Amino acid sequence: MTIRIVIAGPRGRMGREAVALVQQTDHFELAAVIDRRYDGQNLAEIDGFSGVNAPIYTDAARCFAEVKPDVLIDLTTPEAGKRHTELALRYGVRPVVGTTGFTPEEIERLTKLAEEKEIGAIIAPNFAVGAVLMMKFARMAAKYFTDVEIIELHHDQKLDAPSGTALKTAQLIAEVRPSKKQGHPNEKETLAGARGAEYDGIPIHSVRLPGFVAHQEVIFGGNGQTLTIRHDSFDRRSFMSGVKLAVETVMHLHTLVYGLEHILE
Ligand SMILES: NC(=O)C1=CN([C@@H]2O[C@H](COP(=O)(O)OP(=O)(O)OC[C@H]3O[C@@H](n4cnc5c(N)ncnc54)[C@H](O)[C@@H]3O)[C@@H](O)[C@H]2O)C=CC1
Ligand SMILES: O=C(O)C1=N[C@H](C(=O)O)C[C@H](O)C1
Repeated sequence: MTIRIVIAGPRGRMGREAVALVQQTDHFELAAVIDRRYDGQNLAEIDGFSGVNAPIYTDAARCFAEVKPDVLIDLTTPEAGKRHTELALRYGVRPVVGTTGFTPEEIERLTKLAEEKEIGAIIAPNFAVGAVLMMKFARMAAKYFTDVEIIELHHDQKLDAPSGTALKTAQLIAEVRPSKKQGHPNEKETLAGARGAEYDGIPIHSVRLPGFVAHQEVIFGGNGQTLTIRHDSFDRRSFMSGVKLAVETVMHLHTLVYGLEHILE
């Protein structure tokens, strides 16, 4: 069966890779794209997309109503991603969302909407298999090491901090370790922010520099030892096998799944 897909954000760093993935996959069809510009034109007319036939919409609701795709792949911005995901669910289109910057409350609200509509949805802060394993290993290690800090390193064009991956890693660790305040009880920041942000007592440090793509270290500390779990994405193609799996899987779901770890065998 051919899966008819709409991509939101096709001209972005991730969107371009997703367009290539859909073009290369026999059972995927690019039904349309949602962009901020070029309404009514065809993607084939845009620089760098020669031969890629897909109508461009700037209005997501009109796109879903007219094109009636099976799946939306959203790779945009936190604000647009939330709007597109909600609209997709309302129009019966299954969202596969790579866009990050959703709060736990927003994910909960979208989960309820998906259940109400009895439609599948996947929100995955990281589609790279190695990153999913890093998160799983971190959750395993947290049973044995209760002191942990997360350092995530990304390119300097990233809009959200901390990264969706860092937040998800902290949530997975918080599921298995008792909440605790780390460091010295009397520690004091002499420069605000020196100890990073905190999720359930877990410090998260965000580095933004040109040269990076997407990287994360989870550092555990214990008596006389540390354990570092690190993942590096050097190329955005690292995310595409996860996007493909998510598109195929979302067709069989009736609820929202948050995190690729729930669908990886
Ligand atoms: N889940 C994962 O594995 C990954 C997720 N990401 C996330 O994906 C998102 C996109 O990342 P990048 O491609 O690096 O960003 P980017 O800035 O290169 O691309 C975003 C694209 O979205 C478009 N856009 C913005 N508002 C729009 C709207 N209202 N309608 C349609 N298009 C709109 C922009 O024009 C731009 O082309 C970010 O939230 C990022 O954190 C990035 C890499 C991996
Ligand atoms: O913006 C990015 O680039 C990435 N965003 C995701 C995140 O916030 O975790 C995934 C990956 O780290 C790349």
